[in-house]
Amino acid sequence: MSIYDSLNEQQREAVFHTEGPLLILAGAGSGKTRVLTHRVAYLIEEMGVNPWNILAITFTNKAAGEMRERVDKLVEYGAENVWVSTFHSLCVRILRREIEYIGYDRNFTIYDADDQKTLMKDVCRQVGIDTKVYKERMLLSVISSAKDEMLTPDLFEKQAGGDFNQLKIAKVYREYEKQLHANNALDFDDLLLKTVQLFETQPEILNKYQERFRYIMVDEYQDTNNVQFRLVSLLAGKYENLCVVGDDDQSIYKFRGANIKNILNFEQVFPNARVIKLEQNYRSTKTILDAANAVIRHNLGRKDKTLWTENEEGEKIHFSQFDTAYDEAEFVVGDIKKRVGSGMGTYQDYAILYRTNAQSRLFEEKFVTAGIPYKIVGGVNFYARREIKDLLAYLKTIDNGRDDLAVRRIINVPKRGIGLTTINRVQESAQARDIGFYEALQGLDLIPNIGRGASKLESFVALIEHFKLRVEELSISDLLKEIIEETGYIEVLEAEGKEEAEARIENIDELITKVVDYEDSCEEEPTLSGFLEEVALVADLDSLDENADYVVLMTLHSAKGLEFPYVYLAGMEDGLFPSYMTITADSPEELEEERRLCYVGITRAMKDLTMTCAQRRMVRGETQYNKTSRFLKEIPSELLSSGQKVGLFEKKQEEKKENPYFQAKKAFQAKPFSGASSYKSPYNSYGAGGVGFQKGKAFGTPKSGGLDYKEGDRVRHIKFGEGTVQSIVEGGRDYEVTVEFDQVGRKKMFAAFAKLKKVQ
Ligand SMILES: Nc1ncnc2c1ncn2[C@@H]1O[C@H](COP(=O)(O)OP(=O)(O)OP(=O)(O)O)[C@@H](O)[C@H]1O
Ligand SMILES: [Mg+2]
Repeated sequence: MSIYDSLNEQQREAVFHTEGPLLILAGAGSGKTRVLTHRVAYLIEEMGVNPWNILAITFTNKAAGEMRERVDKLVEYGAENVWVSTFHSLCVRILRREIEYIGYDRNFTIYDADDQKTLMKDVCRQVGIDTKVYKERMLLSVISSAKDEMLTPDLFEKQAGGDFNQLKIAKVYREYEKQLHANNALDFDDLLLKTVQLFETQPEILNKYQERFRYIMVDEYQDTNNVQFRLVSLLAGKYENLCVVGDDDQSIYKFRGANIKNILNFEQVFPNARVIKLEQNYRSTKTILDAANAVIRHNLGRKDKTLWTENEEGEKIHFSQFDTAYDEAEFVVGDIKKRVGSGMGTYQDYAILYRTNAQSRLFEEKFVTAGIPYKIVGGVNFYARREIKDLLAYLKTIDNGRDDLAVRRIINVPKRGIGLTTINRVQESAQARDIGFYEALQGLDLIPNIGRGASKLESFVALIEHFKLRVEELSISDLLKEIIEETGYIEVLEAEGKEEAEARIENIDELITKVVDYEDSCEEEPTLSGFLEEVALVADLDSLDENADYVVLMTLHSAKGLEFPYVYLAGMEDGLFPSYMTITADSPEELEEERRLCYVGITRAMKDLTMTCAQRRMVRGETQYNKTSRFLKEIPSELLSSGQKVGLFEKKQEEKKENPYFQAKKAFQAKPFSGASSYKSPYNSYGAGGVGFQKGKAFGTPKSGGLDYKEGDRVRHIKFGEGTVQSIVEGGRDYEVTVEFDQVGRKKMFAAFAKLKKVQ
C-alpha cells in the first residue's frame, strides 16, 4: 500500500496534477495541507523531481515547522533540500544572496519598529514636518500600505495628484527610502518589495530562481497580500507549476492587507488553471461541522461550499455562560483537569482559544494554581510580556527599590537618554560599596565619572520618589494609571505600530483589571507589597517544562491550520467576539471577517467543542456587561447541549434597563471619563461600550446625601486639583456636580464618583 492510498479521489487528483497551475479551494479540515505535503513526496519519490527544485510557502513559522516535519516523515531521502519557509524568510534568503544587484550590501540590516521610528523622527526633521500634525506612527503606516501596494515614492507622488497632504507624505516617503538606503537597511515590508523589485529589474536573476523553484506550493493562500501575490506570480512565471491551497472562508488577515481577491481571481491570472474542490472533512464530528457551516452561512460575500463528513455525530457542543470571566476560567481549567483525570486524552489534546491576547491572564493563573502545565502558542505568557514586566518593574521599584533588575529594567524605559555606560558606572559603584542599585542612584555625587548622565539619573530618581509619595494617596490601580500616564508609556507603544500597540494596550488594561481584582478581593487592607506578592504566586514562569504534556492557549488568529481533539472557545460575547469596534463600526465587511475567525475557531476542534462566555467581565478594572455572542446564536440550538441558556442573560438585561439606578449609571458611563485618572486606553474596544459602570467603592453608594460642599465652595479632586463648585444638580440617583478646576477647567461629574473634598 502506498501513502497515496490514504487520500480520497479529489485529493489524489490534486497530488498527481503536478504540471501547470492548480488551485485547491476547500473548506477547513478537508486535507489541503495534507495534499501539499503528499504532493511534495509525490514529486520527489514518483516524479523524480530534485528536492532542491521545490518551494513550499506557509504563513507562520509554526506552520512551516509542522510542514517540514510532515515532509520529513513522508520523504525518505533529500527532504532537507526542499525549501519550506514563510514569505519573509524566503525573501531574506534570496536577498542575502542577490541584493547587490539592486544597490545594497549583502549584510543589510533589517529595521524593527523601534529603528523605523527613530529613522522617521530624523526624516521628519530633515523634511521640516511637524510630528505633532503628522504623527510618525501614521506616516509609517501609510508607507507600509504603499509598499504593500508596490507604490514607489514616485508612483505615490503621482497618485497624490494635487493633494497637499499626500504630497507631503510622498516627500517623507522619498526621504525615508533615501535614508534606509544610505544605512543599508530594509524595513519589514521591504523584504518582500525589494525581492519583487530585484526580480522585476534583473531578468537573469529572476530566471535563475524560476529555474530553481520549478515547483511552488503556497498554503493558506487566502491570506496573501498584493506584494506576496506578485512575488509568487513572478517566481512561477516560467513553468507555472504553482499549486495554491486556501479557503476563502478562512481569510482573517484583511487588516494586514490580505487580499481575498488573490484566491477568487486566481483563474483569471492563470487562465489554464485547474481548480479542485475538496468537500470531505476528516477532522471534525458532524455536530462540529454543522455548527461551523451554520455560522459561516451568514456571510454574504462567499463562494458557497458544502462540507460534509463521514465522521460520527459526536457530542453536542457544550455551552456555558458564567457570572464572571473569573468563573469562566475556573470552569474551563477544572473541566480539562476532570476530563484528563477520567482518561479523556492528555493535556496536549486540549486547546483554549480566545479573541484577544489579554484573555490569557485569568486562564494562566488558574493553570498555575491547579498545577496543570500550559503553553501560550504564538505569544508569551502574560506576566512575561514586555509591557507587563515593565509596569511591574515600576511597581517593584516604587515598593522598595531593592530589586536591582527591576530598577535597571525601567531606568531607560520609556527612553530618557540614559545610556548603558552610565548604567554600568552606577552598577559598578553600587557593587564596590555593596549597596543596591537604586541606593547608588540616590547618591550620585559619590559615583566617579558620572558626568553628563547625572541630571537624567536625578530626574529618574525624582520620578520614582514622586510615585512613592503617591502610594499613600492613591489606590494601587490609580497609581498604576498614573505611572502609565506620567511616563508616556502608551504613546511609546503606539509609535511602534498600531496592531502591536493594540494588543499591548489590551494587556495593560488587563493588568489594571488584575489590580482592581486584587483590591476588591483582598481581605485585609490592599497594599502594593501585597499585590506584588500575589502576582509572584500566580506568575510562575519557570514551572513549564518545554517537553511536558501541556494545554495550549492561543488567539484565534494563531490557531489557523491547527487541530485539537478538545477545543474551548472562550469569551463568546458580543463586544469581545465580535469585538466592540466591529459592532459599532457598522461595517458588514468587518463583521464578516470576525465571523470567518469564528469559523476558523470552531473548525479547529476534532472531537469536542465547548463554548463559554461570561455575563460580567472586568476590562481596565471596570465591569462590563456583554450579551452572548451573535455567532453563538447562529448555531442551531439542537446542536448545543444547553441551548436554553442562550438568551437568558438578555432577559436579565431587559429587566435591568427598567431599573432607574441602572440608568443613572449608564448615563454616567456615556460621559467623558472623569475618574481619578485621565488615562483612557485609546484602543480599548469595550471601555466606552455597552452598559459598564465604574467599579469601586463608590458603586452602591446611595444618593450622596452627605455632601459637605455647596455651590461656590472651594473643593479638591484627587486628580484635577482644586476648583470652585459651579452647580449641584439632582440627577436620577445621584447629584451631578459641575466644578471649574483651576488647572483643567470645567468638569461635570457624579458626586459619588468625584469624591470631592471641601477645602477648608
Ligand atoms: N484522506 C484522508 N484520510 C484520512 N485523514 C485525512 C484525509 N485527509 C485529511 N485527513 C486528516 O484530516 C485532518 C485535516 O487535514 P488538513 O490539516 O490537511 O486540513 P486543511 O484543509 O489543511 O485544514 P485547514 O483549513 O484547517 O488548514 C488532518 O488530521 C488530516 O490528517
Ligand atoms: Mg491547512
